[in-house]
Amino acid sequence: MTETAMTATGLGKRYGRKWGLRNCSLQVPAGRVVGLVGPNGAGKSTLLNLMVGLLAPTEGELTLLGERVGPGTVLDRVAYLDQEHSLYRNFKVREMLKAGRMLNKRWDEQIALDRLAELNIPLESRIGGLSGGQRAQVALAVALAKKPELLILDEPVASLDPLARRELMSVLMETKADWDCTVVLSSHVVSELERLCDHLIVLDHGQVKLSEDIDDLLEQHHVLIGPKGAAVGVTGEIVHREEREDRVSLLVRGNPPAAGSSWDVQRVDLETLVMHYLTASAPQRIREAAA
Ligand SMILES: Nc1ncnc2c1ncn2[C@@H]1O[C@H](COP(=O)(O)OP(=O)(O)OP(=O)(O)O)[C@@H](O)[C@H]1O
Repeated sequence: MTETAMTATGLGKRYGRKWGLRNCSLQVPAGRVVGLVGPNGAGKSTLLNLMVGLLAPTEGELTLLGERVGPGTVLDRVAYLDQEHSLYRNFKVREMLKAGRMLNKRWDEQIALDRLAELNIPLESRIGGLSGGQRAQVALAVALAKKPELLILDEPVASLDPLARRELMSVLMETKADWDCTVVLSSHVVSELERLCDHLIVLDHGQVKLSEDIDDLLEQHHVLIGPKGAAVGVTGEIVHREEREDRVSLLVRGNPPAAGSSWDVQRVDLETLVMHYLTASAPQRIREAAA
């Protein structure tokens, strides 16, 4: 397996006069489970479509698993599950497997058969007659039978009820536990990704705001709450600042201030961190003596 699953360099996609994604540069190590988040119109689907060759970049470069994206190249090693779960509703489950077998060189039908048996999904069922959750599971089984080194899922749980969401997420977690691949999945809901992902990409207005391992992000960020005007006492960046009466709350990237300072130091959860990055203008380097 290559060490880097994905490298984007100055990647951009323009639709007419509007950029859907711009100046996107990032690197994702292989083996990670990557959460791709951002508000509506942030550029998530654009990035995923560039990754699976459904769109061509207007500028920049994209390399997956060490190869430039293009027909007959790395795409044989990539499986993609879109929001509609890429299934033909008139097909039976058995026919979906046959289509997969005919279209994929690396196809391993037993992987799909085992998963479908575990989930009690009969091969003779028509796709259109299955529940949304079952359809998602069939699509995932088909994707896994391709033995992908990179599995890409565009909002896989968006159309599912809470139970089906939980089931699909747990199948994904099991899969990852015994599967040596990189997974990239997009979502609007950060809390849903926290348990599953170990790397996070945050997009906003077509720009990359963050692309880092989640453990590093959580370790390096702190919320400081203290009196307005107090010296911050850390080197790093103020990502977000909020004032309430005579108190100020800062999201800071850097080491926390020494014990005994006037700041109450709190850990930050992933959802709060992402929200602050999305609402913040560019982070300010801490230069000032006082907050
Ligand atoms: N085919 C298209 N033609 C014109 N503009 C487009 C097209 N596809 C996307 N865009 C624009 O590009 C930007 C990024 O869209 P994209 O669908 O990638 O965002 P997203 O993060 O996936 O959004 P959502 O969460 O709503 O699915 C948006 O401003 C969108 O309007």
